[in-house]
Amino acid sequence: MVKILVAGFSGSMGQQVLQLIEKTPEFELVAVYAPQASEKDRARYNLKETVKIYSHLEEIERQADVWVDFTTPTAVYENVSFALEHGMAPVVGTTGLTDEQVQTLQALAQTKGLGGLVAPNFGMSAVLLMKFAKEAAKYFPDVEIIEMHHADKKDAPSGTALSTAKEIAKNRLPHHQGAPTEVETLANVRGGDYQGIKLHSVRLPGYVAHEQVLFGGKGEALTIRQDSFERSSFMGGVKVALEKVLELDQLVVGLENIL
Ligand SMILES: NC(=O)C1=CN([C@@H]2O[C@H](COP(=O)(O)OP(=O)(O)OC[C@H]3O[C@@H](n4cnc5c(N)ncnc54)[C@H](OP(=O)(O)O)[C@@H]3O)[C@@H](O)[C@H]2O)C=CC1
Ligand SMILES: O=C(O)C1=N[C@H](C(=O)O)C[C@H](O)C1
Repeated sequence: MVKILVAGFSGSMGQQVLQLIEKTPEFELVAVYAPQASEKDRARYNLKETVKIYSHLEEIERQADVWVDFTTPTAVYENVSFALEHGMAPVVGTTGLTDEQVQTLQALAQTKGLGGLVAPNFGMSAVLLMKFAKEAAKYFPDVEIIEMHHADKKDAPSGTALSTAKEIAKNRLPHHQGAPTEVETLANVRGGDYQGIKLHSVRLPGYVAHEQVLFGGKGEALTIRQDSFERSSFMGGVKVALEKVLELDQLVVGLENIL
């Protein structure tokens, strides 16, 4: 039995994770955490009497083996540090960790003898998009990324878009794209820039999570697109992570590295 704490249980993703745990006999929900949480949430979210409800990080006691994190970019580093310090293996979907923070957490995991997973996207379509985009970048060095998300999303660019850019950059020499004399007559209209790769973030009601990678070549173009139409699309990846995380001996980055 994998004993699990869900941080961010009241959010869109946290609720999906609770459903996944409920229908998986090998998983047991032992605690939940969110800053606004209260005992009223037990009835509201149909939590069993055995589930501990926490609203303050420092009050959390170690009942769980695994800490699932779908919270906010501002909280995730402190949360995952806490989890590791208290002997819980983290499965992290929250975006916003910097490369330096991930390295620090990896060192902490090693010190504590724990494994874990940080995945910018638990959806198979996004994992494959990143793999294909990295491959395509060998042949198409001119590329732009457009990510489209629901209007409630707090961070931009999406963690997936940033990870896509980082993967592409491994196979592409940094260079300026577009005319050298290009001028923006409207501020930031060319988008964000990661090593010369332009990223564009769209936020609209009705959308969930979508990404297009546009490659342009001489007289041709390649477009790779993925769509998460429902948040249930992430749960296959979360399930694999929860099944495997206690076997890991390091903090792994990317779902593809445990499949
Ligand atoms: N890796 C992946 O595949 C995916 C990753 N994500 C990422 O997961 C994260 C959460 O997304 P989503 O569920 O849509 O967000 P929501 O806004 O719906 O939920 C956020 C949750 O975090 C809690 N929270 C807010 N502030 C803190 C804090 N300081 N410490 C701990 N918990 C906090 C909220 O609790 P309260 O209500 O009490 O404020 C709520 O339960 C985002 O970073 C998103 O990008 C999303 C989808 C897929
Ligand atoms: O906030 C979201 O919704 C999502 N966040 C992740 C990201 O920032 O890449 C994963 C997915 O895109 C959904």
